[in-house]
Amino acid sequence: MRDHKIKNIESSLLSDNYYILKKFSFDYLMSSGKWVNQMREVYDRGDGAGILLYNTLKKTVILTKQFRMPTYLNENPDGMLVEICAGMLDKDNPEACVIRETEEEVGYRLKAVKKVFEAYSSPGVMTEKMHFFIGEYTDDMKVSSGGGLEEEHEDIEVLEIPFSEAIDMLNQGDIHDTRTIVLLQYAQIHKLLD
Ligand SMILES: Nc1nc2c(ncn2[C@@H]2O[C@H](COP(=O)(O)OP(=O)(O)O[C@H]3O[C@H](CO)[C@@H](O)[C@H](O)[C@@H]3O)[C@@H](O)[C@H]2O)c(=O)[nH]1
Ligand SMILES: [Mg+2]
Repeated sequence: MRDHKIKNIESSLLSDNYYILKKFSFDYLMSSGKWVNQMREVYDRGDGAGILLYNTLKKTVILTKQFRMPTYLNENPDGMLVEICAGMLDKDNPEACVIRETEEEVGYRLKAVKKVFEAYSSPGVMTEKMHFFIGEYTDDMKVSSGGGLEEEHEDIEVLEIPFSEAIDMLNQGDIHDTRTIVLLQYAQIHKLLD
């Protein structure tokens, strides 16, 4: 049963300024058998999808680099973060989302992508579920220089680097985005670029 441990769920809106932040109160049945009242703030900004782009001929991957304000506020000196290509689903399904984001952010028009798993981004605070993909790219799929949408003030640097260099960065602790770490490790485990 879905909710046998939870009852009396109430919510109030704290902010709908851009996305939705709500405060939830609910009664939760502890494993001890005692009901306790809990309060949690939950941020809902929809779901997301991301993709590791790799080229088996050149043994390269494409990553992005962009300013991320929340990281700037938490010990990332210049706020710049190396990440997989990713975006929010909007009204798309996850596959359409990664294909669209790949063209917008890095300028490649993909033919096929493969979903590898889905996972909650930050389960204590956000509803967001992230859909993870891998996708092969070749030079002839390039249709623009990418960089993101001007109207959304996206300013994305496209990094096409040898897979071995990406793994060196990972091992040296220079990649600070969980989604990027898991997909690079997926590529290693599944020997996508051996
Ligand atoms: N004005 C305003 N604009 C915002 C705000 N938050 C996001 N945006 C706009 O929404 C765009 C979202 O771009 P996407 O490429 O769709 O998403 P993303 O920021 O790359 O997010 C991806 O990575 C996140 C993790 O860092 C994921 O959380 C997310 O699901 C997705 O995969 C941003 O460029 C920005 O213009 C906000 O609070 N205010
Ligand atoms: Mg993005």
